[in-house]
Amino acid sequence: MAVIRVELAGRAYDVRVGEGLLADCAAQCGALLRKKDVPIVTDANVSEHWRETVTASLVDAGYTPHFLVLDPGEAAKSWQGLEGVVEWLLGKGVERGDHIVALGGGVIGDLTGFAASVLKRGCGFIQIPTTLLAQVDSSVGGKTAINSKQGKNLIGAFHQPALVLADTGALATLPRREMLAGYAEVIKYGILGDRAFFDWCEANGAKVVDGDAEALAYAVEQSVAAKARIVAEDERETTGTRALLNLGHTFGHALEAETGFSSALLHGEGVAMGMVLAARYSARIGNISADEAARVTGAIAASGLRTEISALGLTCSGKELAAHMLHDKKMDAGTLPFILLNGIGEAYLDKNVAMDDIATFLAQQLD
Ligand SMILES: NC(=O)c1ccc[n+]([C@@H]2O[C@H](COP(=O)([O-])OP(=O)(O)OC[C@H]3O[C@@H](n4cnc5c(N)ncnc54)[C@H](O)[C@@H]3O)[C@@H](O)[C@H]2O)c1
Ligand SMILES: O=C(O)C(=O)C[C@@H](O)[C@H](O)[C@H](O)COP(=O)(O)O
Ligand SMILES: [Zn+2]
Repeated sequence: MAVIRVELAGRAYDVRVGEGLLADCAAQCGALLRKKDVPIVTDANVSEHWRETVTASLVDAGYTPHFLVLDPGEAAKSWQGLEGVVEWLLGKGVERGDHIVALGGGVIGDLTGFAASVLKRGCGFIQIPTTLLAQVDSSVGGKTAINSKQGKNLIGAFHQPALVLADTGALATLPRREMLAGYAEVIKYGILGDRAFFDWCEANGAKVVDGDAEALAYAVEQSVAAKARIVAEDERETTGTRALLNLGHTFGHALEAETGFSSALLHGEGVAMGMVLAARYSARIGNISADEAARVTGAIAASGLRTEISALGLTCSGKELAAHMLHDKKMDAGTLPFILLNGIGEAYLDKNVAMDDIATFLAQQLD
């Protein structure tokens, strides 16, 4: 097992990465579970595959798990979804000093984490991520949120978990499409800040997506270490460092909004296309060569992820797609900073991007 510490003053925590952590979850959580009854929020797919394993570990250790099983999918990240989780937790008598368990992908983690942040003005929670995306990204760093009709993650809080248990063995039951979506956030770390990791991804991406144990462990550990470093430096996205984790997301969230936050386009799929757009836009304004943008596109395509927004069959204009971006949380005094590239592994925050030009660029890409 690898242990990566997220060094945050007063609320530092471990991210443990390894196989078999679900079967050992009671011992791993230890004193964080201070009562016999353990509230666990999950979804139906995760419950089908992993509920028994988690239950056995907890029951053997003398606990009684209580599961709230939600319908899978992004729609759970809504006011209604939040109300359901919060009322259920209140009904279970959860106290501030208790820890709720989020067992699932990024949807369950974001929703449960947000519920924990508002429950009795904030109670504890433990992330047990079961998708590649959640293990490499969403379970770490404390961004929690639900979506609004106006856009992605617009209602939320920074609320750090007390512990993250990333059992790479849990990925054995994850559908290939979800592995691919998670891989987008893996290669993101290379593209934004680590050229050597990008090169490794180019050579080993297929192994990661195929579930090769060694490659997976390396990809998860490197990704978590990168995220932990960035979060420790800029927990609340105030200095510009953490904003780099948003590479591909301004474009990606707009695509998710345009496709109705539906299974038509998964978050990671939107991010993959968004990173291609960020690379091409960086080439358009002369930061990088067309060859470098093509290299980013090629590495993403080689894993099996789609790269072309023209294939999405969207009927909107470039201007309409760009309009979604005006809800982005990075908006500052009417200006939207973009995460662009000065090279592969060299992302930066550009505050001088003209939205008219983005709309023109998107119109070309949609064609
Ligand atoms: N908070 C953050 O920092 C952060 C970072 C990245 C993404 N996100 C958010 O995460 C969400 C996407 O997360 P996701 O990709 O994990 O999606 P998800 O939570 O919807 O999970 C994907 C699918 O996999 C299923 N599943 C989960 N684990 C499984 C397993 N082990 N075996 C079989 N099926 C399993 C789920 O039921 C679901 O159908 C988005 O809402 C995105 O905005 C948040
Ligand atoms: O942790 C971060 O910071 C990220 O930006 C990680 C992203 O992968 C993630 O999708 C995040 O939820 C997007 O942040 P948002 O602030 O644009 O909602
Ligand atoms: Zn993301």
